[in-house]
Amino acid sequence: MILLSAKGLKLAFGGVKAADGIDLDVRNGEFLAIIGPNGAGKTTFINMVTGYLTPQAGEIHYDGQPLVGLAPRRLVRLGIARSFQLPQLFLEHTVAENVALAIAAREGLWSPIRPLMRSAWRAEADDILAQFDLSDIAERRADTLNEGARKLTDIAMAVALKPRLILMDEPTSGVAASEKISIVETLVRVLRTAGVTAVFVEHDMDVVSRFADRVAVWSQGKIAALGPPGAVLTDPNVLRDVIGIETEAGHAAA
Ligand SMILES: Nc1ncnc2c1ncn2[C@@H]1O[C@H](COP(=O)(O)OP(=O)(O)OP(=O)(O)O)[C@@H](O)[C@H]1O
Repeated sequence: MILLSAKGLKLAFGGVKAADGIDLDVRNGEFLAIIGPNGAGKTTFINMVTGYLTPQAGEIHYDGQPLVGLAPRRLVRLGIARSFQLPQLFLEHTVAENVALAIAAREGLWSPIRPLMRSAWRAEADDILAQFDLSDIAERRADTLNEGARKLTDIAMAVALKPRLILMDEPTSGVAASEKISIVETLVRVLRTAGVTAVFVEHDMDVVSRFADRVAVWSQGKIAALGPPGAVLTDPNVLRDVIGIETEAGHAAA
């Protein structure tokens, strides 16, 4: 079953074609990685799917329903959540409070003038933090966390929205190399257990080859290649143009 379907998406900023005819079907339950050079339009795609940008042409369907023109909050209600390249945490609040605030937002009850911690929210936040192995830092203020814990907390907040689809923009950027794999292992375990479909932008090819079911290669607002990591990441054109590795086959193809 196709959960998300994009067809003919176009969006230009002045003369820059950030999306130049994007067609992509995301299957229910899959982990799809998006790779590609800086400026290829990867974040623009995530912004269009999550309602932060409106395409100038094309259609997006989620679970069969058209979603272009719907506001981000509406899309969250439909089950689409995201995490950001720079985590959007409430820095002066603890990790548990951040997750509880996401739960309150999901319930439509969040209010800046009533920062009341309801016991049901707290219990649910504790449960989510346990899934992410973050119980030990539940009482830490968000501004004291290292980048890996910040990223996981941001994703825990997205999971608190109970999504069917999550879009993650560079979940490992800024995370120490030694921590990357364990962080992705954790988030993949949580998302797979919850049956969440995931689209994630990733620059680390080790992460992509270990955790993605399929890889889409972005290049100048288009999808240049799409398929399982074993095929895409050994394609000489992808190696040369996207990953920047010259191979004999790559030279021959040039
Ligand atoms: N709001 C905007 N206004 C003007 N130009 C934009 C805007 N958003 C993106 N662009 C441009 O569109 C192109 C695609 O940007 P986008 O951020 O989607 O690329 P990306 O593949 O996510 O890159 P990166 O890996 O650096 O995050 C870039 O040339 C960028 O400068």
